[in-house]
Amino acid sequence: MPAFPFDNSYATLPDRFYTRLAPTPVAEPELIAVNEDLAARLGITLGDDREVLAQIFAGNEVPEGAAPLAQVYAGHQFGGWSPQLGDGRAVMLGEVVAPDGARFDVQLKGAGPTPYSRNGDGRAWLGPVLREYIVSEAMAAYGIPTTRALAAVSTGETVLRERAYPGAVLTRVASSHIRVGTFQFFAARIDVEALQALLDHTIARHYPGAEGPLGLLNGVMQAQAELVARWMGLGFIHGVMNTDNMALSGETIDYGPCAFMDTYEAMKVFSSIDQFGRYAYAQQPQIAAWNIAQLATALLPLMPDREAAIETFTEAVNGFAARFDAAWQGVLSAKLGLEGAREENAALAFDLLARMEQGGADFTRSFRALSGPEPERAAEAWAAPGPLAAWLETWRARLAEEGVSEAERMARMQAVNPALIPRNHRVEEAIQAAVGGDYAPFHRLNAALRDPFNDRPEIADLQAAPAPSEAVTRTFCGT
Ligand SMILES: Nc1ncnc2c1ncn2[C@@H]1O[C@H](COP(=O)(O)OP(=O)(O)OP(=O)(O)O)[C@@H](O)[C@H]1O
Repeated sequence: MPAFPFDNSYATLPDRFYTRLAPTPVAEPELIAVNEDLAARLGITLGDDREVLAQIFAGNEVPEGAAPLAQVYAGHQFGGWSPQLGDGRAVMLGEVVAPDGARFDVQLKGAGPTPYSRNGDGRAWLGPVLREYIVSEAMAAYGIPTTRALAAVSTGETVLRERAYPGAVLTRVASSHIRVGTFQFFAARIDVEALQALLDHTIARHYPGAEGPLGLLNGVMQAQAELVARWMGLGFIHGVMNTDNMALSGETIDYGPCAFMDTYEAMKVFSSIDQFGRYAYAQQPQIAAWNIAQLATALLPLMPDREAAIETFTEAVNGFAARFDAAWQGVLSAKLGLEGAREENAALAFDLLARMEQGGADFTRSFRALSGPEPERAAEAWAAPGPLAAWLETWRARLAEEGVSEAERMARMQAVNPALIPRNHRVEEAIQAAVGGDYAPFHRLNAALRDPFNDRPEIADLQAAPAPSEAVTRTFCGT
């Protein structure tokens, strides 16, 4: 029998933080995938009965020690205030404490209606479940803070969206599901007691030692500055950075309309609902700062002297840009095999990015080519290769200045510039095949993404940039 090392702390918060309820059972659960490595890391014993696992990860059977609940939150969605959100289709089974003492939420996404479902059906279809599985696990393989995918099951039920699709449930693991929107929910009600409890809980869980609201704010700012810089280093566009999708833990959460860019374009947008490009690639740091400002506002009721706090918090939030710049400079330097968060290295990278944009360069392939033995040929695959010679010369000079040998340059760069990303057209292909009953492309893509920094001839097709006819330029929340 599967066994989970549950120890539920969120459930000890006052009951206005959640609604206790069990997942709604589904008709015919079948296990699509279970992440054995992650289960081992969490101290979960799976056993080898796939049918039992399907029952558990579909929500048909609640494992021993679970305290299932749906969390309440609020949030700004595309800048507009939604006072009442919450887990509308997710049920947290409980928290597990891993053998190393780390604490994680285990949540079923697509587990049926909750009091926060509004008009939704509480369900998910196969597409978004597989997308989140693939992309969140890829992020983990890159070493980026992220929620993880423990399992995916099909439900044997139909979910109605723009048409009928097979239903599915994702088991998501997160170091917590506390969002900026969780704080906003209680701040909007001026529920100071709840805010204080949430502050204490969040600090204990994620920022031990942080002092009060300002300590938390600074911790979250640093985590988000680093996170967004790391996303951008991979050409990742989150796509829906609403305040309910910003986790206090600093993990990437909600893989709805996200995408990795193929061709580099600073203002690239994939999400079909992001009409005005609010969440475009290069907008992400500004949006993170905006979200942080909402967190600061939500923390204000905890401050005895409101006027003084507004001043302190404003100054702190204004510091986000410098935190981000430092993180971004570090990421860019590393991508070029250079050291440290140095402005001149970042300037060199900006120059390269401008040339890439003009040349219609594939983001991932270009950096990978620069990481190889013949960086001089990096621009050859660009749609409109411009002259790169002068740039290469300056770059080589910088490397020489830092005393980076050729072998060291390649080793460093190949460890941060991936050979493989979950390209949109490949993710779509895997989803389409799965809808038709063939999970092989999903499993192949997943397996390949476990080792994303090594070139292998057998995955050349997955590594390649899409031909113009293959490129997927739009993603849909398609919940
Ligand atoms: N099918 C659905 N039924 C009920 N509620 C839903 C459904 N889809 C989304 N929601 C709710 O709408 C809100 C916004 O949705 P969003 O797509 O950002 O979240 P999500 O992907 O469901 O969850 P998360 O942010 O936890 O990854 C959330 O409160 C979510 O629970």
